[in-house]
Amino acid sequence: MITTTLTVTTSTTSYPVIVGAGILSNLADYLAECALRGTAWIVADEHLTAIADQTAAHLTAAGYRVHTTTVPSGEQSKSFGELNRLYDWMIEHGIERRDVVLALGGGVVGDLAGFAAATILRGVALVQIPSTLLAMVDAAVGGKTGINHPLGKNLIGAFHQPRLVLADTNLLATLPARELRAGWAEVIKHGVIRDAELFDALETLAATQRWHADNPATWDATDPALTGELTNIIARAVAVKVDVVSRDEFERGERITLNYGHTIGHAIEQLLGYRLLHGECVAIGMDAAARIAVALGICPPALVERQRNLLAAYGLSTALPADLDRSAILTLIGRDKKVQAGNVRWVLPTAIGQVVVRADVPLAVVEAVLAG
Ligand SMILES: NC(=O)c1ccc[n+]([C@@H]2O[C@H](COP(=O)([O-])OP(=O)(O)OC[C@H]3O[C@@H](n4cnc5c(N)ncnc54)[C@H](O)[C@@H]3O)[C@@H](O)[C@H]2O)c1
Ligand SMILES: O=C(O)C(=O)C[C@@H](O)[C@H](O)[C@H](O)COP(=O)(O)O
Ligand SMILES: [Zn+2]
Repeated sequence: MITTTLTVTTSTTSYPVIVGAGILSNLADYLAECALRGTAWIVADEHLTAIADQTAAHLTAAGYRVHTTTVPSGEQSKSFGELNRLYDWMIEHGIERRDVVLALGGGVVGDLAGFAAATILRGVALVQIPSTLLAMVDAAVGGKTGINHPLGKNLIGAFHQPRLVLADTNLLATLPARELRAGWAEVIKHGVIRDAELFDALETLAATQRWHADNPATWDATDPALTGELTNIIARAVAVKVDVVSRDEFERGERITLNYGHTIGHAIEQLLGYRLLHGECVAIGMDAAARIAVALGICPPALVERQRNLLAAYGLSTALPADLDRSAILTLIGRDKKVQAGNVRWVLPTAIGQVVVRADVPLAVVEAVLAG
């Protein structure tokens, strides 16, 4: 079994992020290595009940007490209602401080169960077991947890670092193609913000034309060479997140760059009632941010084309939905978590692999970009 182990090391904690095919079958050993021996509380996405049952049986056989619950799939589960249900379940079944919450699912379950772990009994241990490409390269790492508020995305939450992240790439075999494509958006984001070689590798991979012909960015899981290449790319994309979080756990500086594409992306997600996926909205937001950078004269127009072509090669559209109310986007951008002293702080590319943060983008420039 080939695995890559990266380590997040911050001023407050250090934990392994392990990427590999089939590693979930060794979960009990990994937990023991991290000194996690309390009752395991598995919070699983409803589409992963079979994996949750197997995981529970594996941990029980290894001597763990286990409780399991499932969460309805979709962004609507990042809600007070679902959070309260988890609290009720944990309290009724007697959760203790030394226990561990295992979040088995995509970013929705990771954010929700992570926030429950951050707050129940003032915080218990958390293990992230991401099951989507997006969660493997991004959401499961770095400790941002939370839920949505009716007035905005991710507005209620906490930083709560996991003790372990296990990204078993075998779980991707059942992921729907649209979800896979949405995950590529955050992979490409990591290339644009910090890793030009990752961006090049993504271009090369797309050019090899080994995708399923009618389903871009999905591949034949029985092609071992391609699967190995993809695992390397996933590990490289995770490394960007690991590095950034290790230097800036609480988003006091550099971590804001991970928000590239999210200023407009989050606004679109919310305005469309989460009809488009997070990664799909981030792709649109990345294109808009790059066009803002071009309008400011800090980015070559060719970057917009290159980024657009790569996003398209991974099945991602960059067109703003026509029915979206542009002024409503501007209102929501004003509530972004990156706003400081009333100014939106934009993450803007200057070259592939490099971004800057600018708080002086004229409203007229944003309006022009949103207009088309
Ligand atoms: N905390 C962070 O740092 C961070 C980073 C990026 C995104 N996010 C959040 O993550 C969320 C998006 O996460 P996501 O893209 O993983 O979506 P998701 O969690 O909604 O999962 C996508 C869909 O795939 C299904 N699914 C998950 N794994 C599966 C599998 N292995 N096989 C079959 N079906 C499976 C789910 O049921 C769901 O329908 C958003 O809420 C976003 O805000 C958080
Ligand atoms: O980890 C981070 O930091 C990120 O910004 C990663 C993003 O991909 C992710 O969507 C995050 O949840 C956005 O954070 P928010 O603070 O803007 O809600
Ligand atoms: Zn994101």
